[in-house]
Amino acid sequence: MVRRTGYGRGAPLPYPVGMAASWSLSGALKSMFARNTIDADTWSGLEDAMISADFGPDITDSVIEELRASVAKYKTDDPADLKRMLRETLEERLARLDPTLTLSARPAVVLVVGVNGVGKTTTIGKFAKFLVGHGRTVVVGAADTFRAAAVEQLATWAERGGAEIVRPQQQGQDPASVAFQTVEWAQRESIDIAIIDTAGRLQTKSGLMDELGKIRRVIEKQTEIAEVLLVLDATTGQNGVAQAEAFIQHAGVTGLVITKLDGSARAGFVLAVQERTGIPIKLVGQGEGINDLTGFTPHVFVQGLVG
Ligand SMILES: Nc1nc2c(ncn2[C@@H]2O[C@H](COP(=O)(O)OP(=O)(O)OP(=O)(O)O)[C@@H](O)[C@H]2O)c(=O)[nH]1
Repeated sequence: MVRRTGYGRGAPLPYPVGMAASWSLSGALKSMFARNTIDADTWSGLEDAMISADFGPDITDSVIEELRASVAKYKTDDPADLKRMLRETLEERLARLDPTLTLSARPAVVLVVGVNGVGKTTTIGKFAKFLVGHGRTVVVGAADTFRAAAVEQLATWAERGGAEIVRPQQQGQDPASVAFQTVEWAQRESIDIAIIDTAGRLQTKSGLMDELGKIRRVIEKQTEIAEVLLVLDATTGQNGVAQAEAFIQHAGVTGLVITKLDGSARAGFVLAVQERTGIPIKLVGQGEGINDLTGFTPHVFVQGLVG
């Protein structure tokens, strides 16, 4: 059965955009751009702002090098030109990877992974609400079977988001079997999207990381997995890169979700993690409310960042 969804197969999802700017660099850059020339203070101010925002030294150096070359090429000493060049450079780098979610399969199976407390369950609730609001049917699978509270938390978010839920039949049930039952339910009931919540796990626990491989293999016997989303907490900054690498190795991650950007001064992490992992950011969480999730739009993000 083909459901009408309001937008075409494979088309980018029309997420609402509009980033709050608590993580913006514009305050740090204000005095720099208010001056009437570009000089040594300008460059050191920019470097300080980028390092404080957790772009990391490599990206900071290469962005500044690129900007110095542009300033020399266009023979400008106008800070307004530098500001525009900074926006263009960051946007061009962020736009190198495609942030489009692939959700055209029926059902489209989305596996959500990450360490403890990064915001997986909250993100699933927000994402379900968004999808349901766009005419999709959604089932969530509670494959975090170790904690009864985790299942209840997901059930609450599923209800808020307007999604159905497949629960474990008993505590501690094999998470892969809950994932299997969720996909089976989606297939039988012609549900558009099955989102599987997994238990938070430290990237260093190899047994738990292997379990993710098992969940994947079990689902893949039923259908292709549309997306494996790794949720990363923006407030952890560069540590998130190490987390990402382990999950990419074990879980076949196809997209990143950056949460808690609202409480983070580390907006540079967004570019750092995407460049270091080569995996696109697909969703951004900026608050605890059910509507606080947006797609990732480099242009909008950079406007908010640089001002
Ligand atoms: N400020 C803010 N808080 C968030 C955001 N996303 C999640 N949170 C909060 O982060 C906390 C943990 O969120 P959960 O969704 O329970 O995280 P989890 O990854 O499912 O946790 P485990 O199941 O224990 O691994 C909650 O207090 C959420 O309200 C966000 O974008 N911004």
